Amino acid sequence: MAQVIDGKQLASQVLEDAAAEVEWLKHHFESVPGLAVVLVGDDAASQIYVRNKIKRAKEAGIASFEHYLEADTSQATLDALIQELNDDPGVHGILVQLPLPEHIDEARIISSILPEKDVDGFHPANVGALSQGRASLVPCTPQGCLIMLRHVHQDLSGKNAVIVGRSNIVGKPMAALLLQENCTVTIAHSRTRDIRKVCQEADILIAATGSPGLIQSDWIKPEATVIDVGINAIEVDGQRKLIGDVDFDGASQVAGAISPVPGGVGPMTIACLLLNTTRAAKNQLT
Ligand SMILES: Nc1nc(=O)c2c([nH]1)NC[C@@H]1CN(c3ccc(C(=O)N[C@@H](CCC(=O)O)C(=O)O)cc3)C=[N+]21
Repeated sequence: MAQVIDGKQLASQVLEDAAAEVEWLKHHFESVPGLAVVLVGDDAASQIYVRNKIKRAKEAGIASFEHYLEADTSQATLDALIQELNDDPGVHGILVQLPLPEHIDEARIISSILPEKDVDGFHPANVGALSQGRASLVPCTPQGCLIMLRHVHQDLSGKNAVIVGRSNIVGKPMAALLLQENCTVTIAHSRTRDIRKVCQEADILIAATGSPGLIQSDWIKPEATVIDVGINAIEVDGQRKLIGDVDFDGASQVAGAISPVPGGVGPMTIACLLLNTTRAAKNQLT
């Protein structure tokens, strides 16, 4: 049986680090890190995530500013809110929950956030910095995955890492981080030929497809480390249930280590968001 990587436990350690940073900022600079969270529309899952983020922020001593906007909010109104948050010295981090409604230009909103307040790491300036291996605000989910991998492996150098999924928020930044760790990185996706065979070569397999249970035990190299980024809500007997992109029961018979869903990458993502917020606040000290 594979080692199960406990995301909740690791996340609580990261949250402790964030809380210690907050204390340091308060004590030495009388600065309280502030995180603004913007949610447009009333998607139920998004509301759960946003509530979790705010709860954890409070626990870490971070001030949170919540902005809930109607689904039919105009681009101009959202633009104006971002400007206001950019100009607010008490706000060190801005998170605009994605996806945004169809009529909003997502790329324009992301680009309008000050890069130093972009705690998601999605601004082109931060994406460019990560791609060039310069220090920056790194997207929270890949950062959390890397902490999980480092928990299992002292050295990732030379390992074959296969990332399934090529999104801007997980797949691509994950590839950049693993390249920095000297992995041999492959990004597989929906058009990849014989994707199962590609995955079978992976010492490290990152599943970020949004396709529930796609990855089966026979895709996995014996003793590989599997990180499941998928968080898919399905209904079983009228009950909401979360499952990952990996068939956990099968995969854990083959893998050396595996992260579960829930209790894996999700809590790590939130913890890294708060760590990014304290980093952003530190960088904004005048
Ligand atoms: N700008 C932006 N940044 C994000 O980081 C972002 C986003 N938009 N949009 C949506 C996704 C999704 N996401 C999750 C974070 C934590 C859990 C999480 O904590 N999940 C718990 C379970 C929570 C539950 O019961 O639903 C777990 O996996 O154990 C899930 C999902 C962040 N996202």
